Amino acid sequence: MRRVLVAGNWKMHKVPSEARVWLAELKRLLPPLEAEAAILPAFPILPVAKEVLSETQVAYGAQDVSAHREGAYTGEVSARMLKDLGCRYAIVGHSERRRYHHETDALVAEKAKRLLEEGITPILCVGEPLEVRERGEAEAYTLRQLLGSLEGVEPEGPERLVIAYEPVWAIGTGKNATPEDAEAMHRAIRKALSERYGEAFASRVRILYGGSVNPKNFADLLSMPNVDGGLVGGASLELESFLALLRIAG
Ligand SMILES: O=C(CO)COP(=O)(O)O
Repeated sequence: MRRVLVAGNWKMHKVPSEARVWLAELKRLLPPLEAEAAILPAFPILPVAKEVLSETQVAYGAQDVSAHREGAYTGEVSARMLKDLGCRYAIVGHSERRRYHHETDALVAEKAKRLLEEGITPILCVGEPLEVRERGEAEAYTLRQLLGSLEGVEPEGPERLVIAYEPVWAIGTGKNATPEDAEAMHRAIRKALSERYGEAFASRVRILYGGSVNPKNFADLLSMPNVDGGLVGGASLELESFLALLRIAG
């Protein structure tokens, strides 16, 4: 009942001309899918994604959005701009934004609200750094981050919210969480969502796992009952491995 989502976070990789060739190839080679595929490239690639992916089953979206609606905010990109470019999704609260740009839970919540106002589904990232896991506080930390980032966030329905659990120590390190550890955290996240939004809502929210997902470990992660897809960095950059992930998702 929850449609699997495989979302490629391209981070600051590829230029628009490279992306155009890559996306056209994806369109050509795409197998029929029950799962949903999405590409989340850097802002300058979004017009290319709109051109190439419109009328395909591949969704696309952004990696961030401004907390402001409009105005004198040099360098910012609004949710309305993303809407105009046809974005279905946007990431908020990625650990790289939290770490390098000092984004707080309160700011992340504002960003999620701006997206929802425009009908864009936030992919809200949470997850603990290594020292927190080693202290045995991973769950408390992640749930605090989750609820703080959802303060005042009221999606119209469960399909309007996606959560991504991305343990910071697993990102770009080749060290993924075990399927069992991921499942335990996803279960805890769903329980917290259930207390926040009610059980019927929480049972339909997709919770993705992110952190060194690749074609070798994806099937085991996806076999867990509360893992509803992947937010994929490195393995989404090569067409072959992204297609392999889509085939595994089915
Ligand atoms: O940060 C991630 C996706 O948002 C994960 O990146 P990697 O898949 O490269 O570990």
